[in-house]
Amino acid sequence: MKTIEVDGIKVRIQIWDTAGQERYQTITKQYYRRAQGIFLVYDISSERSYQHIVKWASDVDEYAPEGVQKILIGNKADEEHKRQVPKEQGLQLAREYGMDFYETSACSNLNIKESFTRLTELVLQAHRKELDELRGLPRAPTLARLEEDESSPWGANTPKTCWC
Ligand SMILES: Nc1nc2c(ncn2[C@@H]2O[C@H](COP(=O)(O)OP(=O)(O)OP(=O)(O)O)[C@@H](O)[C@H]2O)c(=O)[nH]1
Repeated sequence: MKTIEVDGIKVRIQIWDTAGQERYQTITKQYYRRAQGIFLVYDISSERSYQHIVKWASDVDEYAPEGVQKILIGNKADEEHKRQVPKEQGLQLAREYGMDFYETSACSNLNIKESFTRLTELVLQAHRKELDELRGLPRAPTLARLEEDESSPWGANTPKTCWC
């Protein structure tokens, strides 16, 4: 659990780290079900891990709820000397999937806060209606009620008087 502040709103996020190994796949798929945001992470020093993203992305498509927000991450950016995946290649894949992309390093703390903040932002944007309610903006039902009043036999501009 972590609390972060996005656009002046304190958001408590619950973070799950799925196991990458094949033998845990059955359990991993259960994680997707209630996810609102997902990081697809590869290791920039492993071309193989990059190739696996296609499989992760297809699992996400299959098991995660519609509208789940996704970001592509190339981790271990501190290991430049071992790099096998050029940054441009990560960007390219992210573009194909329509995702944001970050290179991060859990070791040197590169882009960790930024990527979590961005994913949280995307999730909040996807739940804008609930967010507006939190901020106290007028809700859709209020508008619906106003429209109803406008089509009332007394017309839209009739002052709202008390009939009792
Ligand atoms: N240099 C470097 N090493 C990292 C970084 N992030 C993780 N590691 C190392 O990579 C190894 C694997 O890290 P994990 O966090 O277990 O990776 P994982 O993808 O969760 O692994 P699974 O649980 O098997 O799916 C560990 O030795 C970490 O210390 C990083 O940003 N830079």
